[in-house]
Amino acid sequence: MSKQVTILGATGSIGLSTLDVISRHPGQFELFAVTGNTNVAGMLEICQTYQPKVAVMANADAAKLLQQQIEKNGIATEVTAGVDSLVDVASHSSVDIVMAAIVGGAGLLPTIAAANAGKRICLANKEALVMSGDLFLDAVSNNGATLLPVDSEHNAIFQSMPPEVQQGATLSTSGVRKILLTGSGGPFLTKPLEEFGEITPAMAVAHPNWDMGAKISVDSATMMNKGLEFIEARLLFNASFEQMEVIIHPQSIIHSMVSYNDGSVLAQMGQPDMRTPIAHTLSYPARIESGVEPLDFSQLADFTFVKPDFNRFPNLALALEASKSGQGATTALNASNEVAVEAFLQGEIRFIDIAQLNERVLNAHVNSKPNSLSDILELDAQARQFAKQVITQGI
Ligand SMILES: NC(=O)C1=CN([C@@H]2O[C@H](COP(=O)(O)OP(=O)(O)OC[C@H]3O[C@@H](n4cnc5c(N)ncnc54)[C@H](OP(=O)(O)O)[C@@H]3O)[C@@H](O)[C@H]2O)C=CC1
Ligand SMILES: CC(=O)[C@@H](O)[C@H](O)COP(=O)(O)O
Ligand SMILES: [Mn+2]
Repeated sequence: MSKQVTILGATGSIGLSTLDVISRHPGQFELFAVTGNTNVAGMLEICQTYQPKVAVMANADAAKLLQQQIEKNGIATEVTAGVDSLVDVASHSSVDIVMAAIVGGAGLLPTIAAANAGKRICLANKEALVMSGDLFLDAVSNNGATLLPVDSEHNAIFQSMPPEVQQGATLSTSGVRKILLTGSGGPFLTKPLEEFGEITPAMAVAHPNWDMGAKISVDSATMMNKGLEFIEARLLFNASFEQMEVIIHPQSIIHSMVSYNDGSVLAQMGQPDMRTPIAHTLSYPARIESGVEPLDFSQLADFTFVKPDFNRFPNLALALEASKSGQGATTALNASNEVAVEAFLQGEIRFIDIAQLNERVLNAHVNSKPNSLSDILELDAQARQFAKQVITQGI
């Protein structure tokens, strides 16, 4: 019987790659719902091509426009709007799999709803996990949901872990010494530091290896992406700070590794194409065709590794500090970073201001101790407000 899939964030980079994979397996997956925010043209094209049962726009005005186009084109898809609708399609009784691919904290409520409803969650939206941590993981385990990491590094780590860790065993009793979290270093790995003040949004979103949305591309350029991923990996694999190491691998061929007590290091490799981890999580434990060609090792020119430079990438240092401090720090840092990246993309602050702003917000909230979803949402809102205030007053 085919699995019913909801794609949260279908109009984005991960959403479109998911549609590509699903369309290769018509008998295996059926599209229940797709969601977007403001991109009406993108959503109309998805509805025309894939005929989902429901299309949700987070933005009500966009939903009205989509409804008009859906009627005009005689498409059978039902159009709804708002956060409650996002939650509905993530937790609907017909749905088996939820691809969580909304960018940022906006994805938290529908993803938690999917966990509470016991769904298989293919998690791309790292911000949701970073901002809610154990609360999210408890929702998964208390409701029989399955959480599979789509983020390429975490998917690679998952694939390189012994099976008992995937069932909840600890790293140390399973012979794991360390998780080696790889990162490309982004577009500014070797750029002279004195030129960082001149970095434009167009330069920052031009990732050397991956084709991604604007927010995660900027995060890769500041290496906040690796910081968020450090926090994400600690949560997903119950890893201590000391069991984690970040290593720069500019070619993005290895997607991360697990180092074992006996000296073995297991790595997952592949083309930098998200259809591989997406296909893995959709069909796990079975392997399905994803459209991605295997690596041709005879064509790989370079295969290099270097330690990260925290002076060049202060956001990475901040994220590691937040990871040590706890949930209040990671929630606040994530909120600040979302505001900072948006402000940078809008030309309101400079690239180098992102880390400065994040440091101010982190320091102001580092001792917060959120204990519930409402605490998390309140802290997230406070940190965003504070970050916006700092921008207005001058960083
Ligand atoms: N792209 C990649 O290769 C990878 C991405 N990820 C993670 O996956 C997530 C998605 O990334 P990516 O696909 O690149 O991002 P995109 O910017 O390409 O897509 C984001 C999606 O979220 C929707 N969205 C944005 N804001 C809201 C909102 N307020 N409410 C509801 N929906 C909203 C967008 O809708 P609309 O189009 O209408 O704006 C779009 O569908 C991120 O968390 C990212 O960190 C993780 C690993 C790799
Ligand atoms: C594809 C993916 O998972 C991204 O998170 C990617 O890792 C970004 O590249 P960086 O390693 O440069 O952050
Ligand atoms: Mn990643």
